Amino acid sequence: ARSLVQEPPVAHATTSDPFPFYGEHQAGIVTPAQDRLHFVAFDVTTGSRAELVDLLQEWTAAAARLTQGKEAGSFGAAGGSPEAAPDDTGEALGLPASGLTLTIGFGPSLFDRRFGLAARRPPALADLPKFPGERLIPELSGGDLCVQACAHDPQVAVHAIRNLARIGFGKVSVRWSQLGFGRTSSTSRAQVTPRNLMGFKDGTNNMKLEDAALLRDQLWAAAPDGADWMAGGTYLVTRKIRMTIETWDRTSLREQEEIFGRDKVKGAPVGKQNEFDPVDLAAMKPDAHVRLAHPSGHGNAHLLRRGYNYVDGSDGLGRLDAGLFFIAYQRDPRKQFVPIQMALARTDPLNEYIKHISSGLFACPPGVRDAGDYWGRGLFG
Ligand SMILES: C=CC1=C(C)c2cc3[nH]c(cc4nc(cc5[nH]c(cc1n2)c(C)c5CCC(=O)O)C(CCC(=O)O)=C4C)c(C)c3C=C
Ligand SMILES: [Fe+2]
Repeated sequence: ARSLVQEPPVAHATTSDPFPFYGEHQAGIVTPAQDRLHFVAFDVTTGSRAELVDLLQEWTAAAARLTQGKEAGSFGAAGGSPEAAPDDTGEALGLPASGLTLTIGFGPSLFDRRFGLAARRPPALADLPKFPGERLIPELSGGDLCVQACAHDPQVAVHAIRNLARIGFGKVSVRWSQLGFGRTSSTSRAQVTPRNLMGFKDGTNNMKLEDAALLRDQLWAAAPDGADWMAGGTYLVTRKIRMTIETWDRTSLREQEEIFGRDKVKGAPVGKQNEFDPVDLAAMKPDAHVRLAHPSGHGNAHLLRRGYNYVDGSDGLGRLDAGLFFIAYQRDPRKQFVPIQMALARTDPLNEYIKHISSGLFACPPGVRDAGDYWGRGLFG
């Protein structure tokens, strides 16, 4: 049996290896971004705090198994009583762990009056402001809880979310969920930078797992931040950003490159030769995306971006319903996502081609230490 003790994450050479579930931090954050996503937001439907805690314990046990390539429950798809519903749905039988990670987050609405958690709401989990131009769809936004499932195989990611939803029957209901194919970020220097649906390399100047000092400073929450139960955790912002791809596809290459401030093929910054050459902001247009988002304009604020391309078919008008499911982890969205997005929302010429249609904000607690621990113990315990 493989050890469940957390080792430093490394970029995996094979697609079948499991990532450790137990550790100081949750997996699925600095873990080298896998290629597939199923992200789900739940509303809690039980009013009982005890039932919610039971569910978090059951979910944790299932997640520890699923991420190691096992079935969700100990009987499995066919090992229990034929008179009972199986404790695994079966569609991942025979598939390896496929690098599955499951990462939980708690939304601001969980800290309302229902569960007695109002006083424990972290200051950094402050509601996001309205941003100019956004068109958020309420039913596709928010949520009391979220789970991000990432894997190399979409069947494995979907299987995990489906089984967590099955286990949660009667206590939670799915509010919205999103499939993503194709990562749009690297979270390790060992990974090749992927491309987003606009055809550009995305994730070049991302925070990476090798940046230990930066991660301590900008990713992981600490007790003095105002919520001791969040020490070792982090805050997640999701934005579903639809692209008007057909309009983009009729835009000249020069304009496309000026909008981002990088070259399309190599990803090199304006005026430079290679992808990882340092950016010369002064050489870019004042409103280039990279220039507007750069840490130097926001008190050295970084994000750990971990988004995915999505295509939800087409929209009935002949247009692809496609874009970027943006995911960013950070120590404090008030100092990181919010000022960066405010600058982008105000002046980024990319706005002609994109629309933010969904938003999520979640506090992701620290990692589960061992089999006696569970997701959110510090909050409820
Ligand atoms: C609020 C944060 C950001 C949103 C929303 C966002 C949307 C968005 N970005 C791209 C494509 C690229 N972004 C790139 C860089 C980049 N973007 C952000 C932040 C947001 N982007 C940051 C902080 C950075 C890094 C800036 C820097 O320090 O250089 C790039 C360049 C390559 C890279 O470094 O990743 C691309 C390409 C799209 C298509 C998009 C919305 C659909
Ligand atoms: Fe960006």
